[in-house]
Amino acid sequence: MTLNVEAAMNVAKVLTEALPYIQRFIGRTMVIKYGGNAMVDERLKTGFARDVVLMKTVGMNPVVVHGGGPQIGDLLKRIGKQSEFVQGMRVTDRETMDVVEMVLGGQVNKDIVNLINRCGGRAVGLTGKDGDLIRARKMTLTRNAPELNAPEIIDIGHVGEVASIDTGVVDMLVHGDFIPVIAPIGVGEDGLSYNINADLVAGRMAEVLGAEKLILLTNAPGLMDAEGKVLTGLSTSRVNELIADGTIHGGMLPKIRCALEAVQSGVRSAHIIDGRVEHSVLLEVFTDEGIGTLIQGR
Ligand SMILES: Nc1ncnc2c1ncn2[C@@H]1O[C@H](COP(=O)(O)OP(=O)(O)O)[C@@H](O)[C@H]1O
Ligand SMILES: CC(=O)N[C@@H](CCC(=O)OP(=O)(O)O)C(=O)O
Repeated sequence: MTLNVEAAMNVAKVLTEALPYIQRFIGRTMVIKYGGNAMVDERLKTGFARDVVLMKTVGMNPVVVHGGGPQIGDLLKRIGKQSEFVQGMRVTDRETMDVVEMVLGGQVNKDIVNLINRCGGRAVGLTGKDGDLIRARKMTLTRNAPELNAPEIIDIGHVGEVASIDTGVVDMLVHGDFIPVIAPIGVGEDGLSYNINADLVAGRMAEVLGAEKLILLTNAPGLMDAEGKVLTGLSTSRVNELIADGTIHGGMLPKIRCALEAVQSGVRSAHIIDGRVEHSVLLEVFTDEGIGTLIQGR
């Protein structure tokens, strides 16, 4: 009996703690990037979907941008194709682009849409081609080549960066009470498909939608220092130091860069949180402590 009262008091505490956040964030847009590494198992995925539906139910406007890097890697492996990454970007030839489009636009996108709908939400899946949502331009990378006396340009194929976003279709869905679920595929001026890192799409989406928060779910507790301590409240100069000394590398690079860019362009805050923790989105949005790494605009 005592235990039940205690449990009930805990529930009441959590609910009252959530109240000011519900009030503050009503009508605000929350862009949530769901990384492929955070889509670990069915329980976690359902927890994520429930969090998104809860946000919508209490009046926020969640917009999901998803990745699916490991899932693309799995299918490439099955067809006997090796994945290669340069500066965190997947080298994407024509055949790889076909796989990216099948996995992101097909399998992963529809899986998330279905999960959200099974939890009582109304989700609609899009790629950047729908409603001309994401216009891409080819990304060119460079690397230092002292022997050439100039930076060497590296061609990584059908990899894009965001040229522009037309939010028309997203606005229409949000106002119709749907939850948009966006796969990071853009279309170039040449009419071709481009594979875009999902963090880059999420960051720009948050900017153009004037989002309150950009929440990036990944498979680490946040941005960590060399000792594994989660860092938070970082300045741009501290982030640049951590990039220069190699503490931030690989997949964390685009994440942190787009988080910084987003807050410098008006998004109130960006959060890098652990998608392997059940209900991590709710813990971030509805509790005083929040979780993970917080990056705020000045
Ligand atoms: N300083 C850092 N702190 C945390 N993770 C880091 C850091 N530097 C590099 N990483 C790597 O970045 C990974 C997250 O990026 P990525 O694998 O692209 O995930 P996602 O699929 O969620 O986008 C982490 O699993 C970790 O291996
Ligand atoms: C150019 C590039 O690298 N695109 C990514 C797109 C998917 C993605 O970003 O997925 P995660 O968020 O799960 O890493 C890729 O092909 O893996």
